[in-house]
Amino acid sequence: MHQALSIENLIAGYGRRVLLRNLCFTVPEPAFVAVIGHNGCGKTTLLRALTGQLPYEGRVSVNGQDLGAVRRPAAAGLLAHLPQRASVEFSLPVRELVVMGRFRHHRFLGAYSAADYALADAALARVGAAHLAGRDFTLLSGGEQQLVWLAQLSLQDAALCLLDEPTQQLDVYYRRRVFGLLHEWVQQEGKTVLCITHDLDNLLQLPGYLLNLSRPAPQLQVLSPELVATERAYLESEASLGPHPHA
Ligand SMILES: Nc1ncnc2c1ncn2[C@@H]1O[C@H](COP(=O)(O)OP(=O)(O)OP(=O)(O)O)[C@@H](O)[C@H]1O
Repeated sequence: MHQALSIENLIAGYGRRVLLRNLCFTVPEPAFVAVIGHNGCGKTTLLRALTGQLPYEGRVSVNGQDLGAVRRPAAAGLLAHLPQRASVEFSLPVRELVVMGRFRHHRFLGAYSAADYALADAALARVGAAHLAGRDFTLLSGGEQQLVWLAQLSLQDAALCLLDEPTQQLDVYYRRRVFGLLHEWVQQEGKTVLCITHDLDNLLQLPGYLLNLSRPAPQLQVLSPELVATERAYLESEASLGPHPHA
């Protein structure tokens, strides 16, 4: 059995500004991993490297497959990515946007089938957004749009889901609901979820791991209420901010 995610000596940054130095961690089995840290510590940079948008040194493998050697990891079902800001330039019914999550199962130029649309509707219902199916996506609120993207991502069937602050614009009810949903993806669908978040309160009751990228040598730790309290205290302390190791 391959490890769900393995990161070996990952180095990435922008020119001489190195943000990730020899990052090493292994997620042995499908799991939820919360990535936390101060603004600007390199959380999004990590996702950019994993999605091939930023060159990196080191080795990343998903279910035993070397990510650097796969030309189109999304098309291969290895990873799916929800960036912090995603936009759609033209009017589009929500259902049409969600069904696009089925792109891997879709024939070139063929229409999506009734079964694809049924899956899209079910995905919308799971995020609590069934009522949005017929609405124009571009006219939704920021939080509503976030729920729709999550529904689309859930249809992508990827081994590794990378999410950049998916609950950022959500109200307290939907925040909790989305963390519950991510946990279900792990438990019921065997996905590994790497989720950047500042929402430490919602991590208290979740099983999984925590990676604090503000630590000088970040390591994967098993999530627990005690760990969240320790890492919160660390992030709140002036000492953790400076002198900034990356400046
Ligand atoms: N293209 C770029 N060129 C140079 N520096 C960049 C570039 N993109 C980002 N940075 C810098 O790299 C640092 C890390 O950015 P990153 O987006 O990874 O932070 P983050 O941890 O995700 O922060 P936040 O919590 O605010 O989203 C920031 O200081 C940012 O200004």
